[in-house]
Amino acid sequence: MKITFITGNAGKLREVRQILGAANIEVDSQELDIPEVQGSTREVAIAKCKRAAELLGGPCITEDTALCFQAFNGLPGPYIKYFLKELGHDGLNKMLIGFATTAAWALYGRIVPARGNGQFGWDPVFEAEDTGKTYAEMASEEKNKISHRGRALEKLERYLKGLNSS
Ligand SMILES: O=c1nc[nH]c2c1ncn2[C@H]1C[C@H](O)[C@@H](COP(=O)(O)OP(=O)(O)OP(=O)(O)O)O1
Ligand SMILES: [Mg+2]
Repeated sequence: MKITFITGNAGKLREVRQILGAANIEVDSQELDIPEVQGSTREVAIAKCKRAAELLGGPCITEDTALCFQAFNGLPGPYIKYFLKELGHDGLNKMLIGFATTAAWALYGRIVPARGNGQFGWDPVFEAEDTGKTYAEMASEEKNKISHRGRALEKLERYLKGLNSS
């Protein structure tokens, strides 16, 4: 089975290939510039995928990653890319300092001072719940097993295999 992943992000592509490759799904990729609308994480993700399929003229997958701070009622969410770009790891940390108590534990992890060698986005500042490690301190297999991307692609995999067998 082969699918097309529309993304301009090399880190995402690498992980998606690793995860789906293990399930025998080959990932083709194309870099298309998709304008990202404003809205909830869900709205942004749906609009992005629709537009990508229109531009491509066929089925594809896209991924929109949100990083939500509990202290900010879910923001920056889908706008994390621009926050990270303008503020960097230190800036994200400083932004949260005034909210230290409420920001301490979110659902899947917490924001900590940067640790680890990873070069991918906010991996160094995201400490995954119950592991004591940031994503950047983990081997990719370890991250993929518990990450947002790993969990989402497991669902996609099940969906695609279901389509194929009926
Ligand atoms: O596992 C991850 N670990 C660390 N950082 C991550 C991860 N996944 C996405 N990220 C970063 C990339 C971008 O700064 C933002 C999401 O923005 P997002 O629009 O989804 O990604 P993008 O524009 O880089 O690629 P795309 O062409 O697929 O839209 O969070
Ligand atoms: Mg993007």
